[in-house]
Amino acid sequence: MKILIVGTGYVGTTTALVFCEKGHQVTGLDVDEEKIKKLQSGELHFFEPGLGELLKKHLREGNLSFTQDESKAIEENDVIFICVGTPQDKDGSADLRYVQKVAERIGENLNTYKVIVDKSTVPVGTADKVARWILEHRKNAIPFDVVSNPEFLREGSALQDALNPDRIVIGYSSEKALHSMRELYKDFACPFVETTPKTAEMIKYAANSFLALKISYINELARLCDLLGIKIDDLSKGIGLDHRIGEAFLKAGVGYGGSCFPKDVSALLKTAETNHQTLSILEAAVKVNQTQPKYFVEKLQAALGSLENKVIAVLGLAFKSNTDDIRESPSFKIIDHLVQAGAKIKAHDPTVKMGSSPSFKQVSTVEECVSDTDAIILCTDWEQYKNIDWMSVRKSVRFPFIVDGKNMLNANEVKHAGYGYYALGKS
Ligand SMILES: NC(=O)c1ccc[n+]([C@@H]2O[C@H](COP(=O)([O-])OP(=O)(O)OC[C@H]3O[C@@H](n4cnc5c(N)ncnc54)[C@H](O)[C@@H]3O)[C@@H](O)[C@H]2O)c1
Ligand SMILES: O=c1ccn([C@@H]2O[C@H](COP(=O)(O)OP(=O)(O)O[C@H]3O[C@H](CO)[C@@H](O)[C@H](O)[C@H]3O)[C@@H](O)[C@H]2O)c(=O)[nH]1
Repeated sequence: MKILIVGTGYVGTTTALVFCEKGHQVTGLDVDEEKIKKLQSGELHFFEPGLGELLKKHLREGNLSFTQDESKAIEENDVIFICVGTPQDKDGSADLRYVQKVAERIGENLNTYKVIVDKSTVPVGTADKVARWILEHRKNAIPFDVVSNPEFLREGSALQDALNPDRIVIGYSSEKALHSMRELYKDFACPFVETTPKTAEMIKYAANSFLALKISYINELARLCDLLGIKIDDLSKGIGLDHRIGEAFLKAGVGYGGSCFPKDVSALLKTAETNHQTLSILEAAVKVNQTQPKYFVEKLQAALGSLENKVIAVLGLAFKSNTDDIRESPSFKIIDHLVQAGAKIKAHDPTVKMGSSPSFKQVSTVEECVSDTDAIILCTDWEQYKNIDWMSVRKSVRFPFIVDGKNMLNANEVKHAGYGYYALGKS
């Protein structure tokens, strides 16, 4: 089967490479000329471990190509994966304008039976809307089917997640389309959930929201643990070893960010509101997450007094390690609070490159970042921050105080090197 991937961002590019690995012929299409040019020359336009090598391999082997020729790409392929962005709209719902545009172009160029697959994260009912948008633009009576096949990969481990998923969810409304999807995914050993499009759409939002809920639960508990002198990591382990709870997503810290959890939780809350239903537990998770960055800034204020004209080293700008994605990164929420309190920021990140402003400067080494600063706040769990020689950089630091927003440093080592140290629930 010939596959077209529309949207060559994190998800589209990963999906394209995974299907190439499984022996399919894949074309990637994007409206962004620069991205397509880079991909055609074997260069990724974002940072994601493992994808670069596969990109070069499949371009060389000839089973992968990239194009901007929309009509030709749609006409020549049998299965079309929609992988465009679905960002948060002003009212909190998912903005479907990019999905709609793609559906309309598919309608205009429909020349043979095709399966249209929604891989983008889209609200309940979108498969029906995609079918309607295609129908409204179709110039003939050629049939098509729309399938919902949400993606569960994480940035930073996208390739491994997509090659070895926990499950594949297929929301279908025709046996013919289901047969095509089974054929496409025949080399995947995981369980399949074959269900209605609406259920598939809801599974995606419910999964992300549940994970966000777990993080907010542990973060709020960690604040109580701070007061009670209880170690949050031991608590997470103690409850997580109960297989009914599970250890994953119980790591306390600066709160969840990224291109998915914040917007997807918001979109699910909007769906509930539109249907006159309350999801109070999810509303509480959002509230905890929104106040989490400030909680860390308050710890800095407690140690330093006023932050006016203090220079704060921020280690990590990406929303998590192994990505260059800064969408909804907690680092910037912390930076906003710090700047509002009059502080100046010196920041470091291994992959993210930002411009400077009067209150924000980025430097290229950790040593440079922490030198002449009044405190250090660690916001992203980059492996290299675990190996900082705190003793040797100590002499260049003006006031030795570290706030560990990812609970990842060895408290004894840091204290032994002469620093004051705060990490959530680590007293
Ligand atoms: N990033 C993740 O980890 C992740 C994981 C699972 C699901 N998702 C979901 O997958 C979708 C894509 O996410 P992403 O992070 O890859 O987004 P992204 O912003 O990285 O990429 C989207 C791409 O679509 C392109 N595009 C927009 N309109 C287009 C059009 N009309 N035709 C062709 N290309 C077009 C953009 O130029 C961009 O390159 C979203 O719905 C997201 O919620 C993301
Ligand atoms: O115990 C934890 C786990 C994660 N996080 C934070 O949660 C956010 C999201 O992390 P993660 O889920 O690892 O990254 P994403 O790439 O955003 O992946 C999520 O969002 C994707 C997009 O929908 C889904 O496909 C994935 O299944 C889902 O994990 C990040 O800010 C993490 O630092 C924590 O604070 N504590």
